[in-house]
Amino acid sequence: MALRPRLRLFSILRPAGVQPVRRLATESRLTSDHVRIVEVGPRDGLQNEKKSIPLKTKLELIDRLANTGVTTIEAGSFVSPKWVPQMESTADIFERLLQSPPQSNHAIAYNYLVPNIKGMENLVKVMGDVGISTETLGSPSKPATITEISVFTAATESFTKANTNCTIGESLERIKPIVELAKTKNIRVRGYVSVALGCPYEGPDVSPSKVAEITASLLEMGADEVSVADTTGMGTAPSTLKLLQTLRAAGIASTDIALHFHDTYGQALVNTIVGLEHGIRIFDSSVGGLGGCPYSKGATGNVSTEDLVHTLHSVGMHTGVNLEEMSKIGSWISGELGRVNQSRAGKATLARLQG
Ligand SMILES: CC(C)(COP(=O)([O-])OP(=O)([O-])OC[C@H]1O[C@@H](n2cnc3c(N)ncnc32)[C@H](O)[C@@H]1OP(=O)([O-])[O-])[C@@H](O)C(=O)NCCC(=O)NCCSC(=O)C[C@@](C)(O)CC(=O)[O-]
Repeated sequence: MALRPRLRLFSILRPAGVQPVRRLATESRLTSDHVRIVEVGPRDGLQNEKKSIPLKTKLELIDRLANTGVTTIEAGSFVSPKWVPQMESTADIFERLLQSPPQSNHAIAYNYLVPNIKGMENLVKVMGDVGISTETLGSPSKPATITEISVFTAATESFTKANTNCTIGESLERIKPIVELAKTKNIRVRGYVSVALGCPYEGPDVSPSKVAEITASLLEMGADEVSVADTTGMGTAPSTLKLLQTLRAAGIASTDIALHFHDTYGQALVNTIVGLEHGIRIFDSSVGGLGGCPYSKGATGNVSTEDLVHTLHSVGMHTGVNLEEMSKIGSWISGELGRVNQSRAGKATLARLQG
């Protein structure tokens, strides 16, 4: 279905010369006017908060998000606590979500970031300890709870070194056994390519061909989708379009791609529209615009889920997400963290509700 009103913002740029790769995981998962939102607040949003956040608050955040209509929630990260102390409670969160998932009237996938095989083994150990498989069977009264993981790398060597202490090539080698183990457990895998539209060390001119090459490698390894991330928020409408065209020219289907925008320069929603026009139907966001990046000076959080939902609905897309509920959560969690609520649509929605 065409967007309403039909938006044709930019002329077609000439795609970069990337060799087409084998297309994998290409089945169409979404109808053309349905967008799946990946709520990353409990992981990407909280991971850089300096003050330790109580487990109770993290669980309450996840429980409340589970009742907004979102179908994928990033719940935590099996990383080294020396690198990301805020994510230390992830095993407890995973255990709680396996044993007593939030009440919800639809299936929800809970996603965990995994940087290396040690993280994956830790996740598998929790599953063994709890004795519950990664997918509880759904029924009308108890919809399925699904476990997913995300593996991550980046499009520049400097960022990869800062974030994971290795080269891009080494990071891809690290990812292979993680994906293999995940597949033996029937766990769906998401890949991330960070700094796809700008790097804090190497500037805005990140090679789209390099992003395409890494995305293709992740899909070839068995990733079910790849989230292409504008970590610094440097992406613009033309650079987003050029990147998407390069991915397409490389044989990568739009159904295999998610877009992950940070809103540092206020371009996330414009870039979202470019993505929509290009057939992307999976977008990442965080409630209240939580987040930041320790390696990217001045970086703000992800685009807020409330702003994203408002924009998507305004162009006739369906998300299944209740904007009013999401706005209440954005206000609540911002208060809990002592942060300013970054969502304009969230604040406006609440003001309207309060009359
Ligand atoms: C990959 C490493 C571990 C390499 O870090 P390293 O220091 O090279 O690794 P190491 O193997 O030498 O391990 C160092 C210590 O960490 C332990 N360790 C090692 N692995 C684990 C683990 N999984 N869980 C628990 N502990 C672990 C390990 O046992 C050892 O402990 P010690 O012997 O010193 O006591 C490190 O660089 C790391 O954890 N990096 C992750 C950083 C991170 O999480 N960044 C944020 C996520 S990416 C992101 O946010 C971007 C994204 C996805 O949102 C998209 C976007 O917007 O761009």
